[in-house]
Amino acid sequence: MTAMLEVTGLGHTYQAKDGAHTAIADLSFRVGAGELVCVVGPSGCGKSTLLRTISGLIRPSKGEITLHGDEVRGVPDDLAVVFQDYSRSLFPWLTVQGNVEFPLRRGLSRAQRRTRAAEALEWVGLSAAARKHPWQLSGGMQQRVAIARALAYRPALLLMDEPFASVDAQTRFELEDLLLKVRAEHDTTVLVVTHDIDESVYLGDRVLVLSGSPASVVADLRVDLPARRDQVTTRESETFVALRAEVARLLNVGKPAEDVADRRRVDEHRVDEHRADERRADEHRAARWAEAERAETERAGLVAAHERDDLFSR
Ligand SMILES: Nc1ncnc2c1ncn2[C@@H]1O[C@H](COP(=O)(O)OP(=O)(O)OP(=O)(O)O)[C@@H](O)[C@H]1O
Repeated sequence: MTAMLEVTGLGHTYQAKDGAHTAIADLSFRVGAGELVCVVGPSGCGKSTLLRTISGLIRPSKGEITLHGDEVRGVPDDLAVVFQDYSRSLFPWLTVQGNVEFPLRRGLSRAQRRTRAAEALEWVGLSAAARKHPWQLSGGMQQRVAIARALAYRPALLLMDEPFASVDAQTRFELEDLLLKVRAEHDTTVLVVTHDIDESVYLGDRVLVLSGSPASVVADLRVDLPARRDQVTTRESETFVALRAEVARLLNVGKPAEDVADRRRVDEHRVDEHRADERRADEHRAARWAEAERAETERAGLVAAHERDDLFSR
């Protein structure tokens, strides 16, 4: 299978006020085109840092990341990210349709944007909600909108950071099945970070188990379950039960809780880091928006100029 994503010898050290902190030691793995790979690891081990480096939001201290052969330097155009916090990633002043169309403003005509958004909303079962605003929808529906928005963009790689962590258990199951359906129908390459061991086995073709901080790959497990999965029978199957036990064993689940002061330090960094990420993602979005606006104004100006010339030459 051709590698869509290749991470080689990746390491990242943050320079903080209280000294340097190595979040990722040495990570290497590949994700083939059309694969769905889940990443699990202890809290604070560097999963978000990994996603940030892949999405080009931060430059790793060492190693290399390539997306279909090209080194990632800055946010790649053919990559979409779905974050956990749907309520903050959708624009409340835009309709569902407007939110899904938003990242398509660059390079696509209005009609193409409409078609793509309508298609993506149909994939996630939200055609009827196209004219509503995000705040008129349930949490699960809002996360479907976030997924539709990512899919409408037709990314080569879809990154998902704890995408179903903020919804109730039943909605989580529905969204997991939705992801499997969409992925099977559209052959999308997906990398999902999750804290949920069962979810990693249920969704993945492979589960990448990371060590505690600084992260390295402890195991790269192939999930030998049929492609068609079912929330009841799959989870009861021997293979599923054995795999989830293996992942739990590798994660050393049940070990004594880490030192409280250490935990607090991790949490403080995380709050700062998430704020910075959101700001950067916003800036990136705003820059694209401004560029699209500029292009559209220019285009409108050109059309007007042509029309004027036409008029004068008649
Ligand atoms: N800006 C920063 N400066 C210093 N250290 C940081 C910074 N951001 C993150 N860290 C540290 O790097 C390590 C990895 O953080 P990261 O958020 O990537 O972990 P994570 O696995 O995603 O955590 P969780 O599973 O709890 O979401 C943690 O020890 C964290 O405290």
